[in-house]
Amino acid sequence: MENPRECALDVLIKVDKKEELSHIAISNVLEKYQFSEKRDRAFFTRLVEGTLERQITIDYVADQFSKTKIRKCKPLIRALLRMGIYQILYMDQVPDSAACNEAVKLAKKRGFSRLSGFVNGVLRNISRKKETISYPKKDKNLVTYLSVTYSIPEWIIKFFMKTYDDETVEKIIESYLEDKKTTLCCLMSKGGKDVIRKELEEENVTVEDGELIENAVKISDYDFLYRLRAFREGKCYVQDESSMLCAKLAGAKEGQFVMDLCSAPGGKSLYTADQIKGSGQVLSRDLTEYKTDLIEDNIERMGFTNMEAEVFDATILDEEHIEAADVVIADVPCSGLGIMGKKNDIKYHISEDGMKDLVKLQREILTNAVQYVKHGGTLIYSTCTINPEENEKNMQWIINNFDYEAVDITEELPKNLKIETAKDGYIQLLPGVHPCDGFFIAKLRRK
Ligand SMILES: C[S@@+](CC[C@H](N)C(=O)[O-])C[C@H]1O[C@@H](n2cnc3c(N)ncnc32)[C@H](O)[C@@H]1O
Repeated sequence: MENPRECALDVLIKVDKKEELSHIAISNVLEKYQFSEKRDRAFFTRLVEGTLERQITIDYVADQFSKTKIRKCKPLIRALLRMGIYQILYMDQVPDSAACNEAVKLAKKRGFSRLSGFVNGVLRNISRKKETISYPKKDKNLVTYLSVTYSIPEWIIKFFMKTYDDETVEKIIESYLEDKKTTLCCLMSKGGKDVIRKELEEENVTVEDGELIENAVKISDYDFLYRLRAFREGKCYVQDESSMLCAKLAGAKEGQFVMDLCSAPGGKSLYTADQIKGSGQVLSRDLTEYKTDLIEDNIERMGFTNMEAEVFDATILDEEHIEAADVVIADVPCSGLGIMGKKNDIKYHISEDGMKDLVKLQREILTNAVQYVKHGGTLIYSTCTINPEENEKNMQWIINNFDYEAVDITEELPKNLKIETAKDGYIQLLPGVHPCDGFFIAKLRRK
């Protein structure tokens, strides 16, 4: 990686123009430069992720120091300013002079010599006055304060406030900014947590126990997952504990047939295939070949023989599988408000209209999903969002329109997870409140 700042600049421009999602753009660069210095790779990743994560705060600051509003700047200049401000405000180890000089050099290198003085002026001014920048006051306008402080669009904050009190909303959005460790699911069939933990520690990875699921670990101090032997050899894979809990609640038993309708990259299917110990069959579907390739990569890495990937559009009824499955998992496409801390694009892409369209799509998928379950079998409906319309209302819609009843899951939850609604068959996990992503899980039984 010759110049991590230039790589970051390119990714930020692409993401700003909505040409690519940030996690894909970042992982493409990291893959291209997988043998570059660990320090450069880490700097690049932090700069892109941090700039996107703090974009609303950064734009608020930029607009105080520039006559031209940041939204009106040319994309390259906007990206340069944003990443320059991020370094000045949030990267203590980077001298402000380096952040300014490098931004000026990049402006000139990319044909914007005339604007390099503007970039220099704005960044140096912010650097000089950073201790006295004025931010919105909590007691004057709570929504604007929360939006600028935690870099979350105002409409999302107002949307959360319809369901939760102000304090809970602040806890949720504050959690999106917390440092995230990578959570791994350790496969029981590959030795389980203790064996895998030892292997990871031998490679100097810092490993902590998960908080909800017995075979979960949280890791830090590593560079590239594929460099870790346990990961390469398919003994573990990345999965948040909320998703592990979802697959665990599906409760598949040895020998059973499980359909996972929207399954890429295959997390819940992998958990299930491991749980049924090589017996039975897990059919993992997704919409495109690109997606099922991701599932296939995982199947190959884990060496599972009881799991199969297939391209199948879940909105189309598959007559051949009516009443065929003991367990159906419908982990549907959703607005993703529960994982905004991990996927920075979500907060800039999703809209209230978009969420309404998603409810329609979810119901189309569910109309088919309910038909694949055997009588007495289980349907898991889940999303990684915090939106009653996509979650509780859809669950109720299933119960009102099909021959399903909610299953009391109180006893199936981890001991340290007490959620009142579990007796009614569902839980809404909230980041900042529960030790995992924001996630909704409903368990239903076909009568
Ligand atoms: C929440 S993600 C699934 C995550 C996955 N269950 C896991 O645990 O790794 C939703 C998935 O739905 C897929 N999807 C979207 N529309 C679909 C459709 N009409 N049919 C099947 N899959 C669809 C997306 O490609 C995406 O991979």
